[in-house]
Amino acid sequence: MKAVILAAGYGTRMGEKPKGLIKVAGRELIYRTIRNLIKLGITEFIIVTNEKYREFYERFVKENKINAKIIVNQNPERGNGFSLHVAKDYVSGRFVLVMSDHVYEEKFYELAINGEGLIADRNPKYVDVEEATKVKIEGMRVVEIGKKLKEWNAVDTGFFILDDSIFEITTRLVQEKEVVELRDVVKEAKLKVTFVDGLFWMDVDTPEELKKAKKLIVAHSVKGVGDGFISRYLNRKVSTWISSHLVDHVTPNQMTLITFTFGIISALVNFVNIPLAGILYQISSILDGVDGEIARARMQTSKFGGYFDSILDRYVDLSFLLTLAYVSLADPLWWSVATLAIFSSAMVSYSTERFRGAYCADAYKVIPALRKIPGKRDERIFTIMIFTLLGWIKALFILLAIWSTLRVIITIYLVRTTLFHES
Ligand SMILES: Nc1ccn([C@@H]2O[C@H](COP(=O)(O)OP(=O)(O)OP(=O)(O)O)[C@@H](O)[C@H]2O)c(=O)n1
Ligand SMILES: O=P([O-])([O-])O[C@@H]1[C@@H](O)[C@H](O)[C@@H](O)[C@H](O)[C@@H]1O
Ligand SMILES: [Mg+2]
Repeated sequence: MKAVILAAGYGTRMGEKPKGLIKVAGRELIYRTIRNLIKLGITEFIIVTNEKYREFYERFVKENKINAKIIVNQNPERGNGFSLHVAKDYVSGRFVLVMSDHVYEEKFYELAINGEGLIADRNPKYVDVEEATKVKIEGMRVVEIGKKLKEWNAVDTGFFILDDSIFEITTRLVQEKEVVELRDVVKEAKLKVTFVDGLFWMDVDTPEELKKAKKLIVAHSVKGVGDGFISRYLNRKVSTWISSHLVDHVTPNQMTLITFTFGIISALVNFVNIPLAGILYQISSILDGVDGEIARARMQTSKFGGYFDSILDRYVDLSFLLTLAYVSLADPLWWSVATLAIFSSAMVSYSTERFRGAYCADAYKVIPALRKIPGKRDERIFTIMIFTLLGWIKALFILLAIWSTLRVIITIYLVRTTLFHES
């Protein structure tokens, strides 16, 4: 299947810019759309632009090695329905039609691609409904469409699954009218509707919407699965705020190194001030979420990134507990407790990472019960901070030794019982 991307508008509300090429969270709007569609099997793109922006799109396509044909709407003043008409000879059968200035979350694409006609949202959470194109639907077909509709049941998402019979309608409309908007085509075709409700998607028309899109893209780049309690309710709130400020300037791997450095510094601060070290360690745990958020928001996730990050985390944890033990414990018996605490902390991660190696899957996805057991890194670090603030260092090492060891034992038990049928 091919996809037609309409990009012939002048982007006047954005200060005359080819909107599709504006970077949001480090990636062009149109790059995001194309990458998501490629993942779902779209192999060829038809980008309709205007004469003024043609060379920008040509350069973009070449630089990113995208299999796309750039075609020019010589009369963009005739509306975006006319831009669709210009693509007439370049597609056949079923195709995707999408605007160059919309962003959608991954899940949206997965559902929309199997739909038919206009993809409409009955529960638009992120667009300004006043400004949005609304549709009135009867019997799963559009009967009215417009920005000023009084009675409506859903919002036009700017995403369509059409077939080439639509060009019979555009051909007629361009003969009859000077300006043909997409909504004219939708209405005339009485397009079928598929609902994809309540997911993140939005239209980027103004600089304010651009800012909003950036924030929302970062907010939707949280991994989620495998996050502990502290991560979910505290760390992510702060890390997404940091990510939205850094996403345009820092690469994921740079961020991994920054976080690592910060973590090692927190460990060294144990020599000077233990409660302060605990606080810095907790901050490093918040920062630890940033690299992944930036990577997903910038569409730069890599296997290496995750691998590298998880190794550096182990060194930070080791350094922190080791320096803490060094400055607080003298007795060999206490050192044995500390050694068990340090080793088991690493084993918690090892037990889930090793699962990935053995079963080629994410332990938290395969064994949901694992998510409920406390003791993930974010929870351990937060607890460590609290105990350092209270000055309960010995109690901390006893707790960590028991808690982490138990968690490893429970992990093994759950893997064994959940995947018992496997050899
Ligand atoms: N004659 C036109 C007008 C718009 N579009 C495309 O249709 C989408 C939605 O249009 P809109 O948001 O109005 O974009 P612009 O016309 O570029 O913006 P503005 O109204 O601010 O000039 C955009 O991807 C735009 O490039 C198009 O292909 N042809
Ligand atoms: O005009 P505008 O508000 O920028 O954007 C409109 C969108 O609301 C709609 O989803 C799309 O199908 C329209 O053709 C047009 O893109
Ligand atoms: Mg728009």
